Amino acid sequence: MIDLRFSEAELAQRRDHITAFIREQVDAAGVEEVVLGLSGGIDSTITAYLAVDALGAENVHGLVLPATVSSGENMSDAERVAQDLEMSYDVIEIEPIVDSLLAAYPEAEGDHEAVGNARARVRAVLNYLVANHEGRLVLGTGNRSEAAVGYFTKYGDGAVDCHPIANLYKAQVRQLARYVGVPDDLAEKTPTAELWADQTDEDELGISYDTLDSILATHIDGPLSVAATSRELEVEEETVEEVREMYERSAHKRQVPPGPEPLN
Ligand SMILES: Nc1ncnc2c1ncn2[C@@H]1O[C@H](COP(=O)(O)OP(=O)(O)OC[C@H]2O[C@@H]([n+]3cccc(C(=O)O)c3)[C@H](O)[C@@H]2O)[C@@H](O)[C@H]1O
Ligand SMILES: Nc1ncnc2c1ncn2[C@@H]1O[C@H](COP(=O)(O)OP(=O)(O)OP(=O)(O)O)[C@@H](O)[C@H]1O
Ligand SMILES: [Mg+2]
Repeated sequence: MIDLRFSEAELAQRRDHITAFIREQVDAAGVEEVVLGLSGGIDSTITAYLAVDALGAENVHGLVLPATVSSGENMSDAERVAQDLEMSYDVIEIEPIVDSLLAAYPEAEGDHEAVGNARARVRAVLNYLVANHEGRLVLGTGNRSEAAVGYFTKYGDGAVDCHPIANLYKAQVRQLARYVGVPDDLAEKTPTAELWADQTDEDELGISYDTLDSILATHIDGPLSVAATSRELEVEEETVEEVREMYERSAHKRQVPPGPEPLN
């Protein structure tokens, strides 16, 4: 695998680049404050740390949005992040909202993927309810590894105003997180979307983040062919092809929805 870690100087540069980006986004929108979902996972945790660095704790609001499938540990970690950063937050249980969707459309009951994605979309609705009401931007938490393979819910956790950590591979998220002061136990947590019980990213994706990050950096975002990537990383060509397929299949999630060409 390739070593994607930053040097000390690069860590400081990355932090400054992202905090400047957050300030620019807020300024350009003519607002002062942001809101983001806090899951207790590393992506939302680092984004909260960087947002507080950029804007001050008084301008960052967290939403902790437990579902029945959320672990108590993750939800208490999410609250710990907000408390450690001295930012305001609300805890809102989302399952009654999800239940009302299923009461309206019971056909989806038991379809854990459809219902899981609905959980992510209910969270997006709540983020925007707060953003509209309080004049805030919604901060996204998507990183490069997830975005490249479409590992997010379209118009769920993907429905945000900007993604400050969009350029970081997962390993780099962990490294920068420690650098900006995220406690080790949070930086080292097993990534999970928690859209259904016992879900983990690596199980569902069928690949470890270390391998995924290396293939993305070498082949999808880098210059090497499938065969050269396979040799360079000592992974099967089939694995590189699978990542390429996930990347291509999810292109629609990274684009503005298209319409027909205009006719004169
Ligand atoms: N070619 C195409 N062109 C245009 N649109 C296309 C399309 N193919 C599907 N679609 C549309 O996209 C929909 C499928 O996309 P989507 O609804 O996102 O659903 P889908 O990609 O099937 O599922 C979301 C995936 O992201 C994972 N996830 C979600 C949320 C958070 C996290 C996390 O890491 O925390 C991970 C989740 O576990 C699952 O694996 C289809 O129902 C269809 O409406
Ligand atoms: N229970 C939750 N409460 C509030 N927001 C949530 C919750 N679950 C998910 N989210 C939002 O959806 C985003 C996407 O989830 P994702 O799992 O990719 O990130 P994460 O939990 O921060 O980190 P990791 O990928 O390591 O688990 C989160 O960063 C967070 O903003
Ligand atoms: Mg998570």
